[in-house]
Amino acid sequence: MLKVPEHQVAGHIASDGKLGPLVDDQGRFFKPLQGDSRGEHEAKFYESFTSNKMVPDHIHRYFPVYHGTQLVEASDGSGKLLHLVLDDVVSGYSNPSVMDVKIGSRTWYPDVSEGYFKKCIKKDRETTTVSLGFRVSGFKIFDHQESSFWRAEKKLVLGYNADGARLALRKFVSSNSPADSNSTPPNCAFASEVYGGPNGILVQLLELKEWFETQTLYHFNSCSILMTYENESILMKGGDDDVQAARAQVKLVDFAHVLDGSGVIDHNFLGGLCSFIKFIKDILQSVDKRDETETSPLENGN
Ligand SMILES: O=P(O)(O)O[C@@H]1[C@@H](OP(=O)(O)O)[C@H](OP(=O)(O)O)[C@H](O)[C@H](OP(=O)(O)O)[C@H]1OP(=O)(O)O
Ligand SMILES: Nc1ncnc2c1ncn2[C@@H]1O[C@H](COP(=O)(O)OP(=O)(O)O)[C@@H](O)[C@H]1O
Repeated sequence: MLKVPEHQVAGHIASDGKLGPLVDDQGRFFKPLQGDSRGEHEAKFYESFTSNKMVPDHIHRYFPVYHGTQLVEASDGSGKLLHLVLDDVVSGYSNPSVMDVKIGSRTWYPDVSEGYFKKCIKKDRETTTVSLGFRVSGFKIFDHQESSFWRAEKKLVLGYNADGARLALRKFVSSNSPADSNSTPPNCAFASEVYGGPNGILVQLLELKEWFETQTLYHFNSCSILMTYENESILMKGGDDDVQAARAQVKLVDFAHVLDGSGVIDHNFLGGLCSFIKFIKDILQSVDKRDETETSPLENGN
């Protein structure tokens, strides 16, 4: 039985009879092929990428596993429709906190229609895409105090400036109630476990960056980084040694606009990724500094 994904944070959502992705209970994510060429384009990308031996294995694991396409009942009630069948990258988590960040300082690319170009450039200018080289597209946090999910409002998210994006990235890894962040600043309690550590988000982003510094196979226009972690397991185990408790995960999603790299570096994605990494590093540094100041001389052994 297919159902609407509980943890989707951006993109087309299958609600109110609209077309959107579905999930099964076996850990599969079904993304409908959109009516124009986008769907087919994304399927072609997955076919090419999955069998591309020039892409190293350690990079393949940043992409959802592709299981081909399948005809299933569409969420909008229009009947059977071809869907991409992918691994549901959040299915292994009980209460995942998830954020979608669209990378690049532009989402349009050469040879798109005038209409599409205008639509993209408007959104790119109104969001932090142009100014920062990335924009937060959506996120949800598991609020362990309330035992429920808190979801950022799409309109507010798309209105973030640089400070808004920074605040969202801090909030994403905080243990104080997300709904209160206007009065209480995010405490970044999970930053070291989620963003930092040997298996954290930063290490994964740096590994991706290393590949993007040389890869000329694909240009990842309008593609997103999907970050996931589990805050409950950090809280249950506690302590700084539990670097793996967070199960921090980086995946790339949305390949409807990927182009052949034609031997040229994907500087749009690479530049955006570097900018995003700087934001994550800054948060980690600010947390380290705070921890140093908060450690009393007695605890320091002085
Ligand atoms: O439908 P909208 O206006 O929400 O725009 C979608 C975007 O949502 P946004 O408002 O930027 O969060 C959406 O962005 P996210 O996936 O939410 O980051 C996509 O860009 C989508 O286009 P495509 O399916 O990738 O070709 C966009 O869909 P299209 O409008 O291009 O169909
Ligand atoms: N393989 C996947 N597993 C789990 N969730 C996914 C997967 N792919 C996408 N999603 C969720 O769906 C959202 C939209 O995906 P995306 O591919 O960008 O769709 P669209 O083309 O509608 O923008 C993402 O932000 C994420 O929450």
